[in-house]
Amino acid sequence: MEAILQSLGIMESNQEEKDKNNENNNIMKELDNGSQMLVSNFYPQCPEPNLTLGMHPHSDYGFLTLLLQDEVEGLQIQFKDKWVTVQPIPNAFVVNVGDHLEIYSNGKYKSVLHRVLVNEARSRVSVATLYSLPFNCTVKPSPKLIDEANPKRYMDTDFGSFLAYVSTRETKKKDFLESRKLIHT
Ligand SMILES: O=C(O)CCC(=O)C(=O)O
Ligand SMILES: [Fe+2]
Repeated sequence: MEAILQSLGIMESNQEEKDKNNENNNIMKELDNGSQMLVSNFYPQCPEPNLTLGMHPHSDYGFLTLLLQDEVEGLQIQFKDKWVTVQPIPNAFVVNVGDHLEIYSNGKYKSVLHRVLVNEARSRVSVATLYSLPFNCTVKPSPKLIDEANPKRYMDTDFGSFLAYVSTRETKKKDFLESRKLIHT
């Protein structure tokens, strides 16, 4: 997260400057005490994999997802309107950008749309951990990234609004994020 904040130009790489800067301290403190959701997925082998999906296209709730997949292929991300398989690399995590980072960065980082295919020959297991602010915090675009040339692109968002959304609609694609957009491009 520090590297991401530096890349957005809202956190200094130098410790003295970091200490001076309150917004960085706040967001890093909030993330230190943040929420973590762990999701374990088991995809049984499927005799007709072309007829179904292991998981529908979606983007993840949170800032970052660390995902551990086993050696069986299945995860795909959408890149330039095509589905691209994320090849499993032994002992490596996949790091996905989630909706909250897209909101916080005011759209500079894009949350990644992904889906999971099933496999005819083998079952597959993955473990995803979604990291974000504490559940009672509001996620909003960083004030440092908003000015006349870059208006605020997303509504303030909290866990309540997410729960209200998922309880009324089936989550597919980046629907929740779409519902928080102030500017549609
Ligand atoms: O099984 C996978 O590789 C991805 C799982 C996933 O996208 C999720 O749990 O949100
Ligand atoms: Fe996911």
